[in-house]
This record gives sequence, structure tokens and C-alpha cells, in this order.
Amino acid sequence: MIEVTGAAKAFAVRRRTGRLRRSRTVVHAVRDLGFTVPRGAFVGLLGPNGAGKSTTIKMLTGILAPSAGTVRVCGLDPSRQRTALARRIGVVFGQRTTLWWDLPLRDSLDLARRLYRVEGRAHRARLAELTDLLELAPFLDTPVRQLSLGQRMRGDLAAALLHAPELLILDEPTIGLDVVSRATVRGFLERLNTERGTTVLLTTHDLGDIERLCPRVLIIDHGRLAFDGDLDRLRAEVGGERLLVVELARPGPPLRLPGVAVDRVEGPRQWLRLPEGESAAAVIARLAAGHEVRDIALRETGIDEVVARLYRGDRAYRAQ
Ligand SMILES: Nc1ncnc2c1ncn2[C@@H]1O[C@H](COP(=O)(O)OP(=O)(O)OP(=O)(O)O)[C@@H](O)[C@H]1O
Repeated sequence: MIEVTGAAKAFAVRRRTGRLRRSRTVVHAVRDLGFTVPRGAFVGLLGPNGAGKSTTIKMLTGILAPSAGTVRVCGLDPSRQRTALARRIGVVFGQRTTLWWDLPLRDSLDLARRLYRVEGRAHRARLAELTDLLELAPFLDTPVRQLSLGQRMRGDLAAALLHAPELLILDEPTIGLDVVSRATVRGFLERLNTERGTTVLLTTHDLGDIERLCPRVLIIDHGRLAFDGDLDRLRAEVGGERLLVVELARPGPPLRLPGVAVDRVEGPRQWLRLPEGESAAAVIARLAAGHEVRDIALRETGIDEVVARLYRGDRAYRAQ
């Protein structure tokens, strides 16, 4: 469905270097990027700010042409065959709406139908289905500007899906949404993928989206693919360590145990980092032998921390 090979995108930027002087520098937003997404997949695209996610999405949707390499989506060259591609994919940018601000949602959706040339009967059936799945009925006749962010996002999803695209590309679809709206949008995307077989690629900073929806994650860092795999593998590779949170009877200096690093000390509490392969039971036994311990908890590294470590470059990863 998506094939990206050796793709790069560079921007020439003019910077002020003095009162009158300008210099030209080149920003490499994406370099030597390669990945494929098969039909029916649900893939999350992650990366720190400025990593190149939006640039990648713009190349996939044909808004930008790559400076080098090839990008193919649904067998088409996005920047050269943008109109043909638009009939086969749906795109939603969480920060922007494609709906008409002053029109009721229903009219905006009707305009989308004309844009995509969806025939009347097919449109009605599809609209009824999307209205049901996205619970649009209570606000179909409300002008878009009066909709809440969550309602507008559901409207945007409907507009992007009226022409039944094979591939849905989303840029931060849950940004700014409250817990309930986020759950509705996630549930909808999951059904779209499992029941309809629509391929989905989404970028997000929300790791809850990833954990809930994406069996596979691509991580971009400095314009390059830094990881391609599932979250368990990411956790195993980057966040293999576990934390032992120990509460001692009284505050004291950092504990000294062979091979165990003390991460943090707060009064009688200490956070110990267990090296990979080290048995927690053995460390606890050693600890209990020499100290008065009130409480102990073992914590796996959360996925947020794992990703933060990867972004900080604690360890270097290459996509496989
Ligand atoms: N039109 C442009 N002109 C110049 N530089 C650009 C342009 N678009 C993006 N860049 C630069 O390319 C790099 C990648 O930007 P991009 O927007 O793709 O990152 P991102 O991963 O989407 O970030 P964010 O999470 O903040 O949205 C950044 O350094 C950005 O400043």
C-alpha cells in the first residue's frame, strides 16, 4: 500500500546572520527513509518534534515531492498523480479542518461528496453508516464553527472517509481531545481497520493511541528511521531495565549493591535500576539482609519512558 525507498526531503532556508546579511542553509527534514506498509495494516509514526513526521506525511499525500528516492502510495506517485491518489486515500490533519466553517456539518459533507464525485445513493448509504459509527446525528445540522473539537474531529473523519478510501492517513488525530472523544475516535479507527480493512497510518505524540491501536510502530528521528517493530520489541530493546522502588525504615545515603545503580533518592525512598538479566528476587534478598526495608515495588519501564529514552538517544537503534 505504501512503499518508501531512500526518500529524502531537503529545504533551503534563508537565515539572517547580520543586520543585512542573509545566508542560505539546507535543512534535511527527511533523509534516506525507507519502509513499506502492507494493505490492511495499522501503523503508528512516532518521533520527537521536528523529526520529519509531517514532511513524510506530506510526501505520502503528494503535497511535497521528495528531493531524492521514491515514494509510492496505492501504486501511484503521490506528487505526480495527486488527483488520482486523492480518490483512493483519506487524509485528516488534527490541527486543521477541511470542513466549511460557516456551513452545517451536513452541507460540508455534501460538498466533500461533490469533490470526490461520490454518486448520490452511495453517498447516502455511506453517510448513514458514518453518522452511526461516529455518532454524528446530534450535530449534523450545526454550523462547524459551533462544534466542539471532538465533534469537529468526528466530522473531519467522516469527510475523509465518504469516498471509502483504501488508506487513511492521520496527522495527530487525537490532539487536544478530551478522554471521552479520544476513546470514541480510537474505537472508530480500530473498527475501520478491523471490520472494513482500511489501512491506517497515523502520527501522534500520544502513546495511548499507539498502545491501543498500533501493532507496529515506526519511529523517525532526525529525519531517519530509528525503529520499525512492535512496542514489546521496543520495550525489550530500549527499556529492558526495571526499577525497584524501595522504602527503607529511615533516610540514608544511596544504597550500594553490586551492579545496581541508584536512580533517585527521596528521603527513605530509593529507586534502583536493575540491569538486564538480573533477578529482582536476588537483589531484594541482598537488600533485606543488610537493611531494614519497609516496602518494595517492582516497576517495568512505561512505554512513555522507553520512547523518551529513544528520543534522547540513550542507545542507538537502527531499523531492521
Ligand atoms: N517548509 C519548510 N521549510 C523549511 N524547513 C522546514 C519546512 N518544513 C519542515 N521543515 C523543517 O524540517 C524538519 C522536520 O519538520 P517536520 O514538520 O516534518 O517535523 P515533525 O516530526 O512533523 O515535527 P512535529 O512533531 O513538531 O510536528 C524541521 O527541522 C523543520 O523545521
